Amino acid sequence: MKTFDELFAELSDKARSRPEGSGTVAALDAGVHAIGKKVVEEAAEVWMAAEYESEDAAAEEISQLLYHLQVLMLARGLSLSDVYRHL
Ligand SMILES: N=c1c2ncn([C@@H]3O[C@H](COP(=O)(O)OP(=O)(O)OP(=O)(O)O)[C@@H](O)[C@H]3O)c2ncn1[C@@H]1O[C@H](COP(=O)(O)O)[C@@H](O)[C@H]1O
Repeated sequence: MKTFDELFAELSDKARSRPEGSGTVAALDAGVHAIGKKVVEEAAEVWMAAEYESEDAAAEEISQLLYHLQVLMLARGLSLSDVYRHL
């Protein structure tokens, strides 16, 4: 189990070190347009799961949306504090 901040630190490190086989590196290479489409797809899956599926299924979809949002942040060079200052 990891927190939002811990995942962001892990993904930031992967973006820097570019390890072989990383889905995050592949997503970053695909670019903002492709990542944005994934965010929209995952958001729709969150909506459907929240409305029609179990709590655990909804939680899993939410975790995937959070992951893809973090990848989008990295692709745009945004830090956690860039986002947190708006909360
Ligand atoms: N938390 C996640 C995570 N959540 C979601 N995903 C990605 O989102 C996809 C889930 O999408 P769907 O369920 O919609 O499945 P799908 O549409 O078939 O997905 P794809 O066809 O796009 O692969 C997964 O296949 C992963 O590619 C994640 N990929 C990675 N992480 C974590 O990120 C870290 C770095 O991962 P790597 O960069 O792959 O090493 C690790 O700690 C991972 O656990």
